[in-house]
Amino acid sequence: MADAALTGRIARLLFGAETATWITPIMRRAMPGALVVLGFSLTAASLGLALPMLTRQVIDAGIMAGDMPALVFWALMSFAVGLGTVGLGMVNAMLHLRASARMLVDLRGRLFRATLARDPFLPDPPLGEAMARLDGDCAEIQSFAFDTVLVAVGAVFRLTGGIVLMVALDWRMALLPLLAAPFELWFLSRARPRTTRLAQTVRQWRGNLSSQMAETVSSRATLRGLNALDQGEENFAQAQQGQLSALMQQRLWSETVGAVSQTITASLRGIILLVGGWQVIAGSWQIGTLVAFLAYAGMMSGPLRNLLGLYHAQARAKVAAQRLDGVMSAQRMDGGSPIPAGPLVIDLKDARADNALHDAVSARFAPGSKVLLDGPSGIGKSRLMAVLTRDAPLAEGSVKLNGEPVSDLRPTALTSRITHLAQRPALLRGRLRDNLVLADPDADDARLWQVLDWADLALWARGEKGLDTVLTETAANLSGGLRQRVAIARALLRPADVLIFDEAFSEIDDRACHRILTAIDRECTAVTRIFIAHSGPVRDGPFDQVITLSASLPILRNSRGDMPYQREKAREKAV
Ligand SMILES: Nc1ncnc2c1ncn2[C@@H]1O[C@H](COP(=O)(O)OP(=O)(O)OP(=O)(O)O)[C@@H](O)[C@H]1O
Repeated sequence: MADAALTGRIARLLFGAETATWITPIMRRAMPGALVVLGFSLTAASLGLALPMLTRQVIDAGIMAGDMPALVFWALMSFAVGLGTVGLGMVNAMLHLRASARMLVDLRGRLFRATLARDPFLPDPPLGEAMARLDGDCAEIQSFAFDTVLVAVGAVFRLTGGIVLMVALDWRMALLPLLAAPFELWFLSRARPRTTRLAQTVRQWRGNLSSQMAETVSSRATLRGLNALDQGEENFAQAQQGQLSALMQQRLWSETVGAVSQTITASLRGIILLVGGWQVIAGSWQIGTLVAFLAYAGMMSGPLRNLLGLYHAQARAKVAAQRLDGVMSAQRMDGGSPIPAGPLVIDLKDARADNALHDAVSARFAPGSKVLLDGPSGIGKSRLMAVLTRDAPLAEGSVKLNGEPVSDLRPTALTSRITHLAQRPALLRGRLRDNLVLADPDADDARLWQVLDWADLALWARGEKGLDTVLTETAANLSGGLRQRVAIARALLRPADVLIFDEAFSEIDDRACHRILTAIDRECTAVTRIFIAHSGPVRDGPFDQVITLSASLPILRNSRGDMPYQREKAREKAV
């Protein structure tokens, strides 16, 4: 419990309160690995600190005293300690990589889950932007969270050790490095806001570039058809240029900040050389002491720079953390009550989904009924159906399942009973089997072949490699009609109470449509079947109910599916 509170405090200090709420458990899991790495690095640092003292012994007790056995002894000691430092460094590097990579896996896994669970009521960011956050921003804050503690503790240890040993050599000279610290701190705090601004710009450009890349590559066929590949390339080049110049500015700034620290260190070395050299000439210092003192002053510049650099690294990490806060806070928890028992009855009362254009609609879908949901293109049919699975919010009215408002019901409870075959269902890269079992992981081969048969796909699949037929990304190697039929087969695999076919047959030929519809009517009599279609055999019915969405105001939008009779109807309504 105590370590949880401590980790929470460290997380708040590093990233602020909002990020700490979700990153603390991740940092806690990473803590044991980090402590092992810390133990090793402190041991290596102790050995490193001993080296200048040993060099001093080699020079003063061996060379200057003309003592050969002492020279050999101290030289061998130096060599052994040097070797030990190298060995420890190697082991430590491997331990560090393992522990750090584990934390990255943990962090990215958490963010990936949050990305998948994004609230469907919120607008989606471009795909590339989501990927940039998962990839770049995660790596940024992981390396900061993991390395900060290590670097800070290691740096404090080396600084303290170095100062103690310098004081042991000459306490007055040891004051010199300390005098420079306030100036350095003042400069770094003045410089920090610019570091934050530049980090924001770099991260935004990274998101832009990824979005540009993802969108252009996925639409290359369309761009090719439009002879617009050059335009796609040009947009990409602009995004690259933007990212490049943002990175250059950031680098120039971090070099400038680093240069100020280095200039201070170089001045200190110069002063030590001058004053120390004068001490040697005056006979109050031995040459070995000066060499050791210089070595310590040099060794301290690293940790000092690390400590001060962390202050700016934190500014950059906070920018990434805020972008990830956006991902975490946008996720939707699977909260709500279960659907009341009994066959599923859907009640719409004066309902209209957000952004839909139709007049409010009231209807009741009885269990096992077959319904046609009709209306002109863009009026809000898909959105109304999306309300049933809490994928779209209601603008007005109510939608109830077995008497309970949908908004109070658990999303996974809804999707386990309602299958909404949306207009552009996704098929994933992999085998036909992999795509089907997404709907029911326990389905055996016989069941898979059964739904393939219902979706009029069995013959095609047998001609290919059966359930092992390979689908490329987005199933681009299948025809439009085949893609739709695979999606239908997958939807039929789910033991649903309600099946919504939203333009799910639009690319399938009429004869195949008839066969599939006959199979659905035969096999799913107990299932409520809701069809949305602008044309084709799907509209032939018979239906238990036809619900037509209409608007009192004219709908100016039009699309491929906007049939003449629908335009006519819309015109009538408008009059
Ligand atoms: N995810 C979304 N977020 C916000 N608005 C949306 C979303 N999807 C669609 N819309 C908007 O909601 C309105 C209704 O769209 P919807 O897809 O429900 O129409 P539709 O009647 O199914 O049309 P079509 O027959 O052309 O598919 C449109 O104005 C559309 O721009």
